[in-house]
Amino acid sequence: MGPVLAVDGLKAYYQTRFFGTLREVRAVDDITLEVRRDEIYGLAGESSSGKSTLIKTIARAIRPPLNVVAGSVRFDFGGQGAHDIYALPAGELAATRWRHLSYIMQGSMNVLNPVRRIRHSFVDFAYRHMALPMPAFLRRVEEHLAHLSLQPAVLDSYPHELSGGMRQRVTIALATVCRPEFIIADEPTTALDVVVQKGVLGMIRRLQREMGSSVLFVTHDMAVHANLTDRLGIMYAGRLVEEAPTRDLFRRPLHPYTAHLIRSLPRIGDDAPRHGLEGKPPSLAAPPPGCRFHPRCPLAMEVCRQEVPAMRELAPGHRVACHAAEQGMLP
Ligand SMILES: Nc1ncnc2c1ncn2[C@@H]1O[C@H](COP(=O)(O)OP(=O)(O)OP(=O)(O)O)[C@@H](O)[C@H]1O
Repeated sequence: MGPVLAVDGLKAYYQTRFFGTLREVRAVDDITLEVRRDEIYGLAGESSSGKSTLIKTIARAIRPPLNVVAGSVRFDFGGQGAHDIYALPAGELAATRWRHLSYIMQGSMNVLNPVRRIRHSFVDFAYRHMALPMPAFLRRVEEHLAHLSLQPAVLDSYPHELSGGMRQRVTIALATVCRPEFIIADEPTTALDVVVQKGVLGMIRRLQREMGSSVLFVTHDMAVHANLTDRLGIMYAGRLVEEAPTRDLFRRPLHPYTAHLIRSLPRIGDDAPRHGLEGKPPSLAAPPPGCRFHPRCPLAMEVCRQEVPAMRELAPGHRVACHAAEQGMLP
């Protein structure tokens, strides 16, 4: 079977007009990647690198001024053929959400209606997909909650009555009750303290394994990726610059930016000072020519200032977009 998700040459820009002049923020600029069945694919990169824009575009959860200007996003949930999510009629798209494609967001309050009991959120999002009479549906929800060590009593609670960690567990229950094939998780643990975070990550991993689903997991936190994801893509300034099995990427990063991200991770017993990168990420309204990382790159050469490096597979399953890596220079 092919991949569940195939993104090809995707470009999504924020386009605004100011006195007749078009301004484009190229937040997703020519991204190609695949997410396979039964894997957790991580997406990393610093703030403003375009991670959220990419996943919103993948989920077709975009509105102006963000527009898709090129490329495609194809899902093949059941292995029966891929469909471009942008070609789906509205009714089919709605039938796909929660049932086949679900979303775990950073702020659980975005999903849970603050003025209604949790039960209503389950009914609103999941009931129509289950083809069960209401009592059987609610029993199924309770079983699913129990499986995730949540008391059925949470169904009678209002979101504000639950702790942040508990709310996030409820949103994960909501996102998984229909056993979707594909789950997008956008910084789901960023607002939580470390112990709660560990519990939530363990829950996502366990559910993913049990259901055999695919998860696209987005966070800037490389330590989380090291512990959770199977493969990892690194974004820089709207582009994917490296992708590999997570273990390979940590052992032997090929892109200088990835090497920097890994070096910045704190290590127990290592008191050596951490050196930040010089400079700032570029403006995505006027990115530098050539490789977008070249103004900050310790290995930058003339070619990097002129030519956009293509993504090339330099080791099995390990792709990188870097002129220096192509010439065998290790970061
Ligand atoms: N509505 C908008 N109009 C114009 N530009 C936008 C808009 N929303 C986001 N951007 C720009 O798009 C770029 C990518 O932002 P995005 O939120 O996707 O990055 P991110 O990697 O998810 O960052 P973070 O981790 O901080 O959420 C940024 O330069 C941001 O300023």
